[in-house]
Amino acid sequence: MNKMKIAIAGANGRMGHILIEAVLKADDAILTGALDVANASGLGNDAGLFLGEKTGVSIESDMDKAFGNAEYVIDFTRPAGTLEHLAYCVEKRIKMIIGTTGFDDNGKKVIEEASKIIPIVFAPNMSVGVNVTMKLLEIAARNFAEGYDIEVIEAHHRHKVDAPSGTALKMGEVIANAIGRDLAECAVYSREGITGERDPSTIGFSTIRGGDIVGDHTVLFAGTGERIEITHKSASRATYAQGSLRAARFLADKTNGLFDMQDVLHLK
Ligand SMILES: NC(=O)C1=CN([C@@H]2O[C@H](COP(=O)(O)OP(=O)(O)OC[C@H]3O[C@@H](n4cnc5c(N)ncnc54)[C@H](OP(=O)(O)O)[C@@H]3O)[C@@H](O)[C@H]2O)C=CC1
Ligand SMILES: O=C(O)C1=N[C@H](C(=O)O)C[C@H](O)C1
Repeated sequence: MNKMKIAIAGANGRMGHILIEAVLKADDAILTGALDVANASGLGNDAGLFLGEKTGVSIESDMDKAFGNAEYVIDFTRPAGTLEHLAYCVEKRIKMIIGTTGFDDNGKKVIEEASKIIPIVFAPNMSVGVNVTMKLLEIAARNFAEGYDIEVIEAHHRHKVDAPSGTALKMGEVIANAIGRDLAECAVYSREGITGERDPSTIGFSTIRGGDIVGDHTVLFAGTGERIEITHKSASRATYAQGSLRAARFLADKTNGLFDMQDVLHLK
């Protein structure tokens, strides 16, 4: 069997560690490289050191060294870093799985352009549970479009740097599309002071940051006399890593194109 040759960007990160562990455990994948930023601690160390394992792959800050032997780069870093890695992958025709969140519209456009040349899975949440939840939200939103106020509430660990989460924004987008609203026009990201009564056409977002919460998302449909809550809670980052490996397998026979986890999981 030809094993997938995978390099991990953001090797020292929370997702970097869990991805390295998942690649090392997978029967159909081999770790060929690990990248982190130039001033990162642990550069030159074995990528499996945190597991007490010797992999023979060291953590590098040079993309030629880290990505040179890879067919796939899995990237969970920061938008600026991902876009640098993307340019390299386009040049070398390496397939990408992008889990990084917090891109602006321009960053998303760059990814879309790149996908004309290389195949990319780009998704704010790689877990099966969240992606099935998106389908439940579509059904719920169609039935609660009138008479129900829609609020997206998310909670994450104290280290998260972007808000609302990429998943919460995606949930808002899925709901808005299902009921014919434009999220850019109807999203309310903060409330303070004398806000006036709630505009029923809006979709509200609330963000909680604290402790080691892996990732909780709730969509509340608040009606008169009843309310419906659809909640997903992550207890482990392993689900994101397993989803990323499924995404890599999905890309095996693709030469270009932009895909998300709904494509990978055949939920479209
Ligand atoms: N799609 C999904 O399923 C999921 C997405 N995410 C997203 O993945 C991203 C990473 O999350 P997490 O692992 O928790 O974050 P961490 O901060 O733990 O890890 C990020 C890693 O990327 C490195 N990094 C930071 N800036 C750059 C840069 N400019 N260029 C290259 N590398 C950089 C960091 O290096 P250093 O520490 O040295 O700065 C670190 O190794 C976030 O955007 C998060 O929202 C997270 C979980 C699931
Ligand atoms: O930063 C995180 O941790 C997570 N980020 C993703 C997001 O922004 O939606 C996915 C998950 O919720 C964990």
